[in-house]
Order: sequence, then C-alpha cells, then structure tokens
Amino acid sequence: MAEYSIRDSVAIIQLDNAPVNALSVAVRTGLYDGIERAAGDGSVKAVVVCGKGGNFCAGADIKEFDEGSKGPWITEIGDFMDRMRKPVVAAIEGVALGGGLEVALFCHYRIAAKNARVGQPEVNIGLIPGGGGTVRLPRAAGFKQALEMIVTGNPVRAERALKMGVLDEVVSGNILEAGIKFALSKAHIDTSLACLRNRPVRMDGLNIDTKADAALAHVKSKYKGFEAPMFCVKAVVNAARVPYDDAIQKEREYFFELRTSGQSQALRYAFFAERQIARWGLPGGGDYRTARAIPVRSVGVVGAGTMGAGIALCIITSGLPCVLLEQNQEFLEKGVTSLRGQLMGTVRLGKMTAGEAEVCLSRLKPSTSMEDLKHVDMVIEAVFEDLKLKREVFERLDKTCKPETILCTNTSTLDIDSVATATGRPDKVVGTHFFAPSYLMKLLENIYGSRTSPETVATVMRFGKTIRKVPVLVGSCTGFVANRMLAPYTAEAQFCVEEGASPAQVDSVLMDFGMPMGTFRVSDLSGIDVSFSIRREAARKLGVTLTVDSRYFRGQRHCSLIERLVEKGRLGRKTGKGWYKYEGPGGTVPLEDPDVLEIIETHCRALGIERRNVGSHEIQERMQLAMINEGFKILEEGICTRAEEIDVIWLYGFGWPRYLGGPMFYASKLGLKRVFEKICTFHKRFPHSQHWVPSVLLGKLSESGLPLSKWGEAAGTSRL
Ligand SMILES: CC/C=C\C=C\CC(=O)SCCNC(=O)CCNC(=O)[C@H](O)C(C)(C)COP(=O)(O)OP(=O)(O)OC[C@H]1O[C@@H](n2cnc3c(N)ncnc32)[C@H](O)[C@@H]1OP(=O)(O)O
Repeated sequence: MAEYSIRDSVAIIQLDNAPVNALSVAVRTGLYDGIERAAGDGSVKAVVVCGKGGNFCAGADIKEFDEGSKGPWITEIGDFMDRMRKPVVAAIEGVALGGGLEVALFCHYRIAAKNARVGQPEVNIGLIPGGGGTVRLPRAAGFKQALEMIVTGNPVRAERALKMGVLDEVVSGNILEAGIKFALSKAHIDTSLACLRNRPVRMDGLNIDTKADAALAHVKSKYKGFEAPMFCVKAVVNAARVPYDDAIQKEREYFFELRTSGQSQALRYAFFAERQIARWGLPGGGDYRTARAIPVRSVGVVGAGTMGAGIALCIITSGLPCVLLEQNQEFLEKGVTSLRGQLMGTVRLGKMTAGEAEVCLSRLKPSTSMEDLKHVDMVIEAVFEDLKLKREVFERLDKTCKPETILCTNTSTLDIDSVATATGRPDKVVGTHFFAPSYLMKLLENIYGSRTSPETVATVMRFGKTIRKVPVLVGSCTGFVANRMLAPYTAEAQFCVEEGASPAQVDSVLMDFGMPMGTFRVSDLSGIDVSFSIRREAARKLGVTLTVDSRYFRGQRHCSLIERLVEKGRLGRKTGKGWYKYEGPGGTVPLEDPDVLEIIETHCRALGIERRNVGSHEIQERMQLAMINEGFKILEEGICTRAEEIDVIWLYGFGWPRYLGGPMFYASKLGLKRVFEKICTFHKRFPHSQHWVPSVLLGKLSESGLPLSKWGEAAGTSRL
C-alpha cells in the first residue's frame, strides 16, 4: 500500500491507504520496501515520500492497535533512512499527524503545501508519539514548542511549522512536482547534515531541570485524571537528557505501556464512537447514505432568552446569517445584550479578535417581526418549554415561512409529534435539543418525530456540524436520551442523601470518579426551582399535587427534598443558597451548609426514614448502574441504535471522563454479567423504583458475550 515509481531519477513512494493513508502494516511494509529499493537502485538520486488523495498521512492505523505489533516499526524504517546517502524528502499536503509526522521527521527534508497541518495528536487517544516523535520533534522545533505540540496534541499550520523549524519549505502548486525539484536540489549534499538524529535537542536557553518539574506540575493539574500527558512530558524531558538511541528506547517502552492501558482503549473507542454517530438511520427507512441535506444559507431563531441568544451566537460565529426574533423590543434588546456579552467573552479569552466579533455581529438581524423569517431555510424555536405556546409559534411559522423551511423545536421534554401536528409540514419538523449554555456546550440531540423526513434529518445533522456541535440523532421519548438517563442518576443521588449521605459527599464521589461537577452542584447552578417546576408540572398533568411529605409518586419512590428547599427559598446559586451555601447571590464556591443538613435530618425524621452511613462505593454504583440500566432500555426501545450514541451524549452533554469512554463502554469493562446481577440485586432492594427493573436487553446481552459494537444489532433496533 505504498506505490513506487521513478521520475527524473527521483524515486517516488506514495502512501496509499484511503481515506487518510493511515500507517497500517501494509503501508509500513510498502514504505520500508520502497526505501530499500530506492537505496539499492543506482539510477535513483533522491527519494520523495508523499501521500495519495490529498493527505500525507494521519499516523498509525488506530484500528490495528488491538491486534498487537506486526510489520516494521516506524523507527526501524527511520533508522534505515538515517543511514541513507540519498536524500529523502517528505512532500506533505493535507495532514501529517502522529506516525505521519514521525515518518516526515525521519526524512532528511520536509516541504509542505500551504494547506498542510502537522502535529502529534497521540495524546488525544491516550498515547505518546511512538515512532520517534518525542525524540526528533524537539530536535527540529526546540524543546518548548515540541513539548507544547505533543502535550496538547494540537496540530500547527504549515507557515507556523516552517517558522518552528519543523519544515524546510512551504510551497504552492503541485506538491509532488515541488518535492521532486527540492529532492534533486539536495542530491549532492551530505545527508548526515540534515539528519535529525545528529542534532541535539534545542533548549533555547531553558534549563531542563527547572523546566521538567514545572511542566509536570502544570500538566498534572491541567489534565486531571489523564495519564498520557504526563508520559508525554516524561518522554520529551528524557529526550533532552539522554542520548538519542536511549531516548527512542524509552519512548517505545512508554508507548507500549500506554497502548494497552484502559485509558487509551477508552479514548480510541471515543474517537471512533464520535465518527459512528454520523451513521444514522430512521425506523421508517432513509439513512445517512441516501438522504440529501437541504442547503441551509440562513437561519431564524425564535426566542431571544439565554438559550435562543446562545443558539443565535453559534449560528453567526459559524458564518451563517441569523434572524433573532422576540415578541417585543425590550426582550429583544435583552437577548442581543446577552449575545454580545457572550461574544465579547470569547474576545477576552483571545479566541477571536474584536474585528472578527464585529463581522459575526453583522450577520445578526434582531427583529420583532415574524415576516423576517419568511425566506430563511431553517428556524429554531427556543421559546419557553410549554406545549401550547410552542404549538402556537409553530402554527404561525408554518403560515409565514416558505414551504421548504425546516422547523426545529429546541425542547428537552416535549414530544416532537405534538409540536409537528400544529403545522402542515410535519415532515419538516424536528427536535434540536441544545444544552445550556448553548454557545459552549457541544452536544446537540436531534430528535426525529414519526413523520420527520430523511432529508430533514440529514439537514439538521449537517447543520449541527456546521455550527461546530456534535449532533446525535435520537428518537422521541420522555427526556430523550440525555435527560432520560439523567433522571435515575439524580434520583439515586437524592435517595442516597435521604438514606444518610450528604450532598457534598455525593458530589465528591462523582468528581473523584472524573465528572466535572457533582449532581448537587449542577442542580444549584441550573436552579432548583427548574427541577421543581418540571416535577410539579408532570404531577399536575396526572392530577397529583406533590408536597414535602410525598414519599411516593404513582407508587414510585420519590424524594421531596427539592420541594423542601424551594419552600425555604433555597433555589441554588442565584439565591446564594441551595444544596450548598454561597458567598451571597452570584457566589460560585459551594460551601457545605449545616442548615441543609438540618433540613435533610428533619425531612427524614418527618417521613420516618432511618439514616445510616452510605459508603462512596454504594453511591457511585447506584447512580451509575441506574443510569446504565436506562441506557440499555433506550437501546432496547430503539431510541438509540447503538451504544456509541449514548456514550457520545454523555461525553459531550455531561462531561463523562473521556478516558473512561462513556457509561456504556464503562459497563462493557465492568462486564455485563456483573452489571446485570448488581442491577437485579438493587431491584430486589428497591422495588419501588422503576429504574431498577432490569433491562431485558441487558439480561440477554449479559449471557451473550457480544462486544459493545454489536449491542445495537442484538437489540434488533439497528437501522443500518
Ligand atoms: C506505526 C506505529 C508507530 C508509531 C505510532 C504512532 C502513533 C500514532 O500515529 S496514533 C495516530 C495518530 N493520529 C491521529 O490521532 C489522527 C486521527 N485522525 C484525525 O485527527 C482525523 O481523522 C483527520 C486525519 C484530521 C481527518 O479528519 P476529518 O477529515 O474530519 O475526517 P474523519 O472523519 O476524522 O476521518 C476520516 C476517516 O478516517 C479514519 N481515520 C482517521 N485517522 C485514522 C487513523 N489514524 N487510523 C485509522 N483510521 C483513521 C476515521 O475513522 C474516518 O473513518 P470512519 O470510517 O468514518 O471512522
């Protein structure tokens, strides 16, 4: 999988493994053979290594990592190149990443097209560069810049790479022609002079001892919980301290240690899971392969509240014009001020210049007239979560917008069909559930209704990517996927508190596990009154009134601590007190509050709940297994078609630690037999919690030994 040819006395080795020329065993073997052949061919004066199809190479073939090591390793190919008398030139276009950049660093020279990007992103999949990158990049780019590239995994553009010393030339025009010309110009120069092995690590005046400690400390706090960044620092520091061959040897040891670690497996899984979610299908037919997305050139957002303003901001910063609609001038101005505030925040963080922010703002058209939505290609409604109101808005939108316009409802709870039937175009109605804060949160749950067309789904899936979100398609059910799974998770947290734990104890268990926040901190942040209203509304619809004494709701265990807190005006951060107390309204540091503990004690005494010591392990197990059980029910019902979708939702919706893959991946690592047995035990112990009724699918899978990638198929809900 590396094509060999000769032109003008230059051997050309073209890496060929679509789509990104990953270095599979076959590609590495082809490269090695090509280099050997060129070295032995008297007619060849120089060699050019390039890639087919617009990319140089995206590194090792990650899919082969679970299969052990076969074929020549990059450093073996590199050692051969180091001994070669004929110059080898890497001609880079597209990407040269990971092992791809390492191949280039073994070449004597590197030239790149202007569009090229080079980088060592291995850290993102829980690894360090394993083909000499930690040893050779610091020799080319200098210790500081190499360390930054390797620890962050961020690629750099060709012009910057040239300045750093990673590249020798940036060219325009045909990269292969430029490569041949460049190679011939170096044919008479001693290759040992250009060989990175023969150069020292460039320290640029830095003291390695002080720099090493500082870098380790920085990385430890910045990448809490992640193993690989620490190993990146250790490998690069080692490369600055010991001879070349010893450094290569150490790098390889670290690489293999990490490659078999649980973290790297989980991160590799997450990499592919993110790509799997683009492969959607609808129960009634139509999928990502056949459905054509409708072009979206302009968007309208109805409702300029915090959510709507954030969504409008996503749209204008992605380059699309956006009409932001409110019912009156006062609300509209408030919304635009909030949008501006968020935009200026990104300028302050250095993510955008003031000039770029102005260009974004020029794409915004604030309006109080629905007529302004007449010609937009898509509308996202983000009004208050009230079905009657939403139906009214959709009826008006249906009358106003052109027939092709796609109508999206930003909802976290409402049934898509009940909104769609307010229009004469249910095929063009779809749910788009943004997460708060909508400008920052990456997850976009797209929800199809029973009549949503494949074209509409294709359009919102593509639109999600356009506005730099991670779109996942799910079916309609109460809470969709994210909030449906969150419900048993938070319920168990509250039950644990009733039984004897404190909110702070629960939160620290979750944060020690790797979650960015505990559930009680989140509740304080989003407002306890929000959950209160949702619960009250759900109860009202069923003709029940929830009180502080409600221990059961429709025969199900229910914790009424939320009602008690609201009764006492403890609504969360905004009131300076909730599950925690804060230093006044607006305070952000949660402090344990004896008053809350007293409220909990009184609540339990009143309801006859005996408190006990609830251990950390029990808290973690109950919260996670309750939510995982729900995940299997979601698969069982076909709300999702594969476990990967659920995991991506947790990674991007709730900050599940990426190095643990996601809850479904985590379950696969715990072992489904064990997970199922535990859930059955909890079901016996807590018979009044529906969420402990074991998933039938889970029971079936626990006996089957099927890998996670087959769970959707086993559920019989896979549409592909
Ligand atoms: C040989 C041993 C010696 C040394 C070891 C070195 C370690 C490494 O090199 S580890 C790999 C390091 N490289 C990476 O992490 C790069 C990962 N890829 C990307 O960042 C992106 O995919 C991209 C190359 C920038 C392209 O992005 P985009 O254009 O958005 O397309 P994608 O949908 O992401 O990818 C297209 C297609 O390619 C698959 N793919 C990408 N990279 C790899 C890879 N390194 N190995 C195997 N497959 C790869 C990706 O999964 C997509 O395919 P799907 O079928 O859609 O999943």
